[in-house]
Amino acid sequence: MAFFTRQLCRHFSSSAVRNVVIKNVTIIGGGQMGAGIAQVAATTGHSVTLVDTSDDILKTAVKGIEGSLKRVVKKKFADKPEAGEEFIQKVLRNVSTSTDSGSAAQRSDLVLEAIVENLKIKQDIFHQLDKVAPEHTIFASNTSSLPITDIASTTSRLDRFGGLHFFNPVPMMKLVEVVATSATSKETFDSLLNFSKVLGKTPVSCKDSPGFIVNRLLVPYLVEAVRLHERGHGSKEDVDIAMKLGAGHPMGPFELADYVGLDTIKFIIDGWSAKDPSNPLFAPIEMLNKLVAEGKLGKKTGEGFYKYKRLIK
Ligand SMILES: CC(=O)CC(=O)SCCNC(=O)CCNC(=O)[C@H](O)C(C)(C)COP(=O)(O)OP(=O)(O)OC[C@H]1O[C@@H](n2cnc3c(N)ncnc32)[C@H](O)[C@@H]1OP(=O)(O)O
Ligand SMILES: NC(=O)C1=CN([C@@H]2O[C@H](COP(=O)(O)OP(=O)(O)OC[C@H]3O[C@@H](n4cnc5c(N)ncnc54)[C@H](O)[C@@H]3O)[C@@H](O)[C@H]2O)C=CC1
Repeated sequence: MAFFTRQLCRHFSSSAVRNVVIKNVTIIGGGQMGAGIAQVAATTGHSVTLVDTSDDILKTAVKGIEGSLKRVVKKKFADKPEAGEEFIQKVLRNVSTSTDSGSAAQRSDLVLEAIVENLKIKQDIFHQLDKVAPEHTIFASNTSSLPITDIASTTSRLDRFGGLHFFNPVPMMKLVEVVATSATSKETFDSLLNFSKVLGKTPVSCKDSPGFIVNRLLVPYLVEAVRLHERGHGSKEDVDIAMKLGAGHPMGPFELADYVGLDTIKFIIDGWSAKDPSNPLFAPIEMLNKLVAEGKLGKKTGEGFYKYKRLIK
């Protein structure tokens, strides 16, 4: 009987979070991805709190959102610059910033994390937020490669935890991978799926397997291009041209690796290598390791495989 009552309570507690309509969103991490997700969520009428570790970083993030919105309105409001400016201001009013993730989470239907690709740091954040976020709040991670199950393991809301994996640049890329663990409830999964659609994205459903769909195929390809170049079988420029003109890719692999961030690529490959050291796809890549050690992380730092004019994210 006690078992039955426990099951009943569980049923009621999960039905309490049924059909969460996501309106208030906290995004932890105001880097390339967090700022992009904040922009898209704010554009679609959500109330967004963007959280990072300092006000300076948050100021840069909001400037980046404004810059990206300007690119969007340039075409959309080509003949009506005033309406374009009004649109930008309206979207920006939906974005607030904070360095206090706890108080932001207290007002949220969804807490979406987009911080550095490090399991321990992600686990610590969610462990803290789990204590203060409302019962109904869904937690999600934008991780590129870490198991959602492992990130969720420091919380007590395994049924309200999933993966929501966006692509860079978020305002342009239409895909979202929605990831369910074995503990994610159907209600949570449906809420995340619906949220992705409301953002104007096309969701695909993924298992909690390494790299989900896109990165499991894309990241080995990116590092294989570096290995090919290391073997002296093609210059970076020629490899990039070849993949753009010969395979129809919008960016070559060196351009794309710089765009994603070489630190992120290295975190992904090192993480997979630690779990599956004999897999040659995940073997260390000397050139990548050297660039990351030198702080040349790609477009975001002004240099990676190529040099860039320093840009606001
Ligand atoms: C690592 C992970 O976990 C997962 C990942 O994200 S993997 C990376 C996935 N991303 C990709 O593969 C990106 C591949 N690249 C591309 O699709 C394209 O190069 C691109 C969309 C980034 C840029 O397109 P492009 O034609 O090369 O350059 P560009 O002319 O500057 O931009 C095209 C349009 O996009 C817009 N745009 C590009 N970036 C933008 C941004 N951040 N915000 C707003 N608009 C943007 C431009 O304003 C331009 O708009 P118009 O055509 O209306 O003028
Ligand atoms: N770069 C890419 O193309 C993609 C990255 N991702 C994933 O998204 C996540 C973020 O990646 P990026 O935005 O590229 O990284 P980034 O380096 O541009 O930004 C990370 C941000 O998180 C902040 N941060 C770090 N620790 C924090 C903490 N404890 N609290 C609050 N903020 C904190 C940093 O200050 C920084 O602004 C990673 O998990 C990455 O794997 C997913 C899809 C694409």
